[in-house]
Amino acid sequence: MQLGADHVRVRVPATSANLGPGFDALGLALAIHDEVEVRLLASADVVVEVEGEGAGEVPTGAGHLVARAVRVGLDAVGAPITGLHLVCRNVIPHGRGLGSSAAAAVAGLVAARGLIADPSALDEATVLALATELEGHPDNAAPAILGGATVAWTPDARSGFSADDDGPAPARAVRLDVHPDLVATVVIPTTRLATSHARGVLPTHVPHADAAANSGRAALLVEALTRRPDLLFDATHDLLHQRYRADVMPGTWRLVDALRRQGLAAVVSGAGPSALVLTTPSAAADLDAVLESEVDLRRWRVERPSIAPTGATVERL
Ligand SMILES: Nc1ncnc2c1ncn2[C@@H]1O[C@H](COP(=O)(O)OP(=O)(O)OP(=O)(O)O)[C@@H](O)[C@H]1O
Ligand SMILES: N[C@@H](CCO)C(=O)O
Repeated sequence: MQLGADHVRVRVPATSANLGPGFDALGLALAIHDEVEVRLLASADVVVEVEGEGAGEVPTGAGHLVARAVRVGLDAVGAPITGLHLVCRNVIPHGRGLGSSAAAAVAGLVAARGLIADPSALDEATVLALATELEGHPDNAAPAILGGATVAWTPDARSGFSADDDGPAPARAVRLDVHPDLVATVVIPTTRLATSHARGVLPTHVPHADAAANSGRAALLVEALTRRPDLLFDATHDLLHQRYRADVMPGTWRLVDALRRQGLAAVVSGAGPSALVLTTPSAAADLDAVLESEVDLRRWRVERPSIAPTGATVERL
């Protein structure tokens, strides 16, 4: 594959995964965007400038996640691997359960799409498969690519192989049109929690009754997100991951519990420690009153981004 451009700009949304019972499967795109410019260099150097979130913390060379993902994308289609100059303007907070790492992986892969002569070689399905390999699970990558809400899955994920055993099965996803009344409120703490840590505290087995109840709620959540926001409270009840993570995010656990006691559809956003509350516009006023009494604004901030209808976009410059 030849290269077709040498300078592109990508925008990619934040995402909230799980949405309660949809562990590693459901996700929602939020209109908080990172922007990355990628320019090809004649030399083999990788130079990364970072503004905003992660500045002074993330690597500024070939180990930078966006740079790695650009190269994974180019490599996947047999395009020449060149030096890169990246300018990252980051707004999505890191390590808060708002999909920053998936956004970085998707941004790099979608930048690669913009750089190659035939962008269709890195279509949405291919980008999802590659991003899932980088991330380990598809639930943030899917809405970062498709926008709206998504249901992602990996065929025969337990074995890691597809039915004909021809290698690991790529992740797949479908996009849902979110009900226009859905309002997403994120409550973001100043503290961070690495996803790897939050995954490390999960049990290897759960009671069958919990798994059964969770399946029903996850199915109901698809209906609640798309057609019946009045069902959001029941539909966001989770038994698979949140309570097992309470000890590594006690403040989040308390906040989610307090909000749910008021009948609000609060969940841990992704692997935490942010909380996500899904309401309709009329209930958002009730939520504000509860947040006023429950949230210490020295340690948390509240944002109400719109649902991002589209996922990552790339333009040639
Ligand atoms: N824009 C970025 N550029 C480079 N590295 C990033 C970027 N965003 C995230 N990372 C890397 O990923 C880490 C955060 O990933 P992690 O999976 O722990 O949290 P998250 O993606 O923000 O949350 P979650 O997966 O629960 O939604 C950062 O500490 C950083 O190393
Ligand atoms: N499903 C993932 C989302 C975080 O990337 C988890 O909860 O660990």
